[in-house]
Amino acid sequence: MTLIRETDFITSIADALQFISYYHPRDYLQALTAAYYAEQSPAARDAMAQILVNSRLCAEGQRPICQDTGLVVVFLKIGMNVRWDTALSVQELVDAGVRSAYQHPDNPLRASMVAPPFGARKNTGDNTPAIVHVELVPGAQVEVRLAAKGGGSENKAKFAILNPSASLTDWVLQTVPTLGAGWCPPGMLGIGIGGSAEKAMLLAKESLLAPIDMHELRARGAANPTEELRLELFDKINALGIGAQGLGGLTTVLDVKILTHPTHAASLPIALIPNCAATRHLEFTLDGSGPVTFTPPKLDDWPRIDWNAAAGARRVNLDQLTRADLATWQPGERLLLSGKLLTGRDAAHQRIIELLNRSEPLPAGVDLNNRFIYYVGPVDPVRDEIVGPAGPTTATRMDQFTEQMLRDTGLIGMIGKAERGAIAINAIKQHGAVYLIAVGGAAYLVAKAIKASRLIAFADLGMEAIREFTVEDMPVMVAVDSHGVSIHETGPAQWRNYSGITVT
Ligand SMILES: O=C(O)C[C@H](O)C(=O)O
Repeated sequence: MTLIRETDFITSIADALQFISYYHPRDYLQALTAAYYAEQSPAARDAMAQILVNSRLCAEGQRPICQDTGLVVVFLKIGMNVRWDTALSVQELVDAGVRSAYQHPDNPLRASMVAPPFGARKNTGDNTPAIVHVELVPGAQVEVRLAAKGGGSENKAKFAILNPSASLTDWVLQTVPTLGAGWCPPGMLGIGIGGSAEKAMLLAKESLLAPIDMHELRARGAANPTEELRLELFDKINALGIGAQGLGGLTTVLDVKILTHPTHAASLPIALIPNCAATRHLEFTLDGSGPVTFTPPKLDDWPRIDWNAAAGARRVNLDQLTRADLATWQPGERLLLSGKLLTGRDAAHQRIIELLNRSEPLPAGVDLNNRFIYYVGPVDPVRDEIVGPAGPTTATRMDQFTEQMLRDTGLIGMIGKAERGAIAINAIKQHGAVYLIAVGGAAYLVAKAIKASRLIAFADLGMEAIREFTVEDMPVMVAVDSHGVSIHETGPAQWRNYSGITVT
């Protein structure tokens, strides 16, 4: 009988979450580096370079890879010969570890959980509760597999129950383009096939906890139908041309993972969950001998990428912009922004729209006239930082507000990540505005360009409050120009089937 002490379990969970907040797994780094060197699309290559440079900065500085430090998901296998030295439930133990990790004084992580999930949606303040899955197994150990899953990629989860005769490949190839770029490719796709509705979803999520081994699988060849399907999907998904950040390119997925389970004769359930560039997961075992310690990787594991933000980029002074200037910007053009902008994402937009609808004034300082808004919820700063990691959030969620924001506030541009839908693109075109993207997954790199930060409004929203940032040479790209041309449409169309593999 093994005794698992409360503090050993909590400390191990907390340390693991800290560890994965700033160290990318080695397998991810290797796969992304190989994809970077193979990439032909300049826009996608630039995005991958930023993700790799960001990754090294985070490893060196021990600060989060992404401002979205994730929803904590834990899979536990608890040996039936384990006894616990605690009065807490397993959920409470995990949550204590999450609380301790997310409130770490040297590396505080962003609290993203809100409760209840609809209505007030108040931030719980410490990123609890975690999502915990427990399995009782023979043995006297506790196996822990945990992940910090980004909200943007979680939002793109899909599920269907197909006819038993349907083609799984067709469903995946029809579904992946509908995910857009909000899941921050390149990353992994987790696929669960079989079981029941909830089992397929769990399998998809669990499959993402395995290391990337597509290269090894290709080298040794498929040993079973599941591996054959992995290889087929990997090639065909990449042939779709979606590319890094949806900009068009050769690599959309670094691996495709599949787990299966027997299912009912009438059914073929399939679940698909993408994992973003901020791939964060770890597994460890508690055997009663104390907390687990995690060995830091060698910095040599990180490639030295020669990325020059200024090469070929247009410098823009945000404080002296006119709509005529915006009209000269080309889709795909790289810009370095300097000057002042305001921040605001989901909750702040909702409040602004409610005020506008009631014809009430916006809070003092929320003057968007001739300004850009940056869709961001940053991590809190530590030491001499102005702001913690501060990468973009998915702009598509703000599409519904765009027309009114442009019409009623004098806003001239937006910065976020991923594609805009037709409703937002039409509004951008109609108002001669623009939409720019920063790289999702390069949050610490982006934060280095923020030279001052001032809280302006809605402090109760925490990371979702409105701030004024003063930026210097913030790297962005024109994603929708003032004529409504979107790089997320032209890019993937250009790179589709480029590899020689044809997807119809
Ligand atoms: O919450 C965020 O900061 C980003 C979110 O994960 C997203 O990808 O939209």
